[in-house]
Amino acid sequence: MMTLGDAPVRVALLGCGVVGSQVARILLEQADDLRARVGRPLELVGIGVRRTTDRPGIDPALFTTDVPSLVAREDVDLVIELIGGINPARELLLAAIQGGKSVVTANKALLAQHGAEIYDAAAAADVDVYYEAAVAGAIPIIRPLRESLVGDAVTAVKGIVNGTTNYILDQMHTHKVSFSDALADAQRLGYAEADPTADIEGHDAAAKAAILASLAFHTRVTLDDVACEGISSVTADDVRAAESLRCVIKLLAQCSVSPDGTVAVGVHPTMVPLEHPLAGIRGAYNAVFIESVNAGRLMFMGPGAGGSPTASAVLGDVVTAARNRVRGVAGHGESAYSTPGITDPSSVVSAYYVAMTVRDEPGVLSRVADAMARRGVSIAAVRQEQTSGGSGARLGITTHRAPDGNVRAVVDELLGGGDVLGDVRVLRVEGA
Ligand SMILES: NC(=O)C1=CN([C@@H]2O[C@H](COP(=O)(O)OP(=O)(O)OC[C@H]3O[C@@H](n4cnc5c(N)ncnc54)[C@H](OP(=O)(O)O)[C@@H]3O)[C@@H](O)[C@H]2O)C=CC1
Ligand SMILES: N[C@@H](CC=O)C(=O)O
Repeated sequence: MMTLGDAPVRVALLGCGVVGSQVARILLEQADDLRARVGRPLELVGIGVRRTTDRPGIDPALFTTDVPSLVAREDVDLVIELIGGINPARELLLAAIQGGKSVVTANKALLAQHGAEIYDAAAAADVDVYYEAAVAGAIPIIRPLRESLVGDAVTAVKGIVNGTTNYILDQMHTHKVSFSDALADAQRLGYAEADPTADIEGHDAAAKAAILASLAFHTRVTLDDVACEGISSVTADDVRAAESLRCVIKLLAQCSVSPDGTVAVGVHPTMVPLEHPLAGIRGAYNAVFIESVNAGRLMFMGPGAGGSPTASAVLGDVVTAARNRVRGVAGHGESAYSTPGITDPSSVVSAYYVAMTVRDEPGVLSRVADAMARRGVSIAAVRQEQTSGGSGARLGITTHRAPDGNVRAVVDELLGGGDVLGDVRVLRVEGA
């Protein structure tokens, strides 16, 4: 990579929505401080968008809808991609890299599916790829895994990595707001993805889990490797049941090394006991635990979504990449040398809460308990719960830790018998 001499570092911004508009604001408002930190001015030379409508505080002459030409400009040193989605973001990032530009992105969907292609292209072109904002918004979590802990052996990463779903679940618990109203609020506040299906079906958290697991275990985990369950089926009844067990429901991402050395990566709505530190993570905040052999247990917490917090993480990357340009170096940080394989999701072990409406007759409970025992699922507690109308009795069973596949097999068996009337719910339960 060439050094820049005394020239400014010229930046092209792709996307000027919730995050991009805040990045543009900071680049313009904090230009003097950023110049002092980089050692050269950061000059915003163009902004690629779909529609060149007026955006307050930004020179209209900067906007273009011809994004490929902006990326191809010879005088651009650094491209910030805040469009989201796969294409055209992937094509634009690859074109930028092949043109010798360093890139910064917040695009977890893209990195979880095409990360290897992008990192390899950047290494070949000797340019930087930074993506701190792609996981957990403002929280520094990529750099700790990629740099600070790279001399340790990480054994697990787990936590809340999606602000929208944490906001929705928190609103359902704390203010008894309906799922759809809470989602509409999260969209209005700029937390949700352009298509919020990615949030509520767990795909956004799964993409982040794939990125975290790849860095933590020095391997390549993609979105398809992640066992993924969202929160769209979580009901007010589930929330009440969790509360009666002194828990809250959180969407947890879990990445760990299994006893056979493979890597387990999953995203599931999970009952978290009130005394657990993750239970107190409110609104659109995120929190991530990292466990490593030498450092022990670390916790990172902060705003996980929203324009300004995410822009903070983007600007951190921009300054780092710009400093590297000034020095004529690139920091290639992905050491994907390990190929442990992915754990079969059915063998992942957890405690569970299984609720079902059953016939209100003698002998039913002992038949349910027998079915569980035959599959090695041991019962920790049974409660008879309120039915939300209709006939039958509602059982809420908390199990000891058991393989996911065994619990699912019991449920299938019970559904095939005559005792269960329906409305079966299965949720993981986190240890306190
Ligand atoms: N919102 C958040 O809290 C967070 C978002 N992210 C990530 O940041 C990225 C941006 O998210 P966000 O700002 O919320 O998204 P928005 O939908 O608010 O903004 C997207 C921007 O990209 C532009 N754009 C979309 N498609 C094209 C296209 N084909 N060509 C040119 N420009 C296009 C849009 O243009 P126009 O304005 O003309 O429509 C808009 O300016 C995503 O990858 C997201 O996952 C990461 C962390 C948090
Ligand atoms: N939609 C995402 C935005 C940040 O990554 C979320 O809600 O966490």
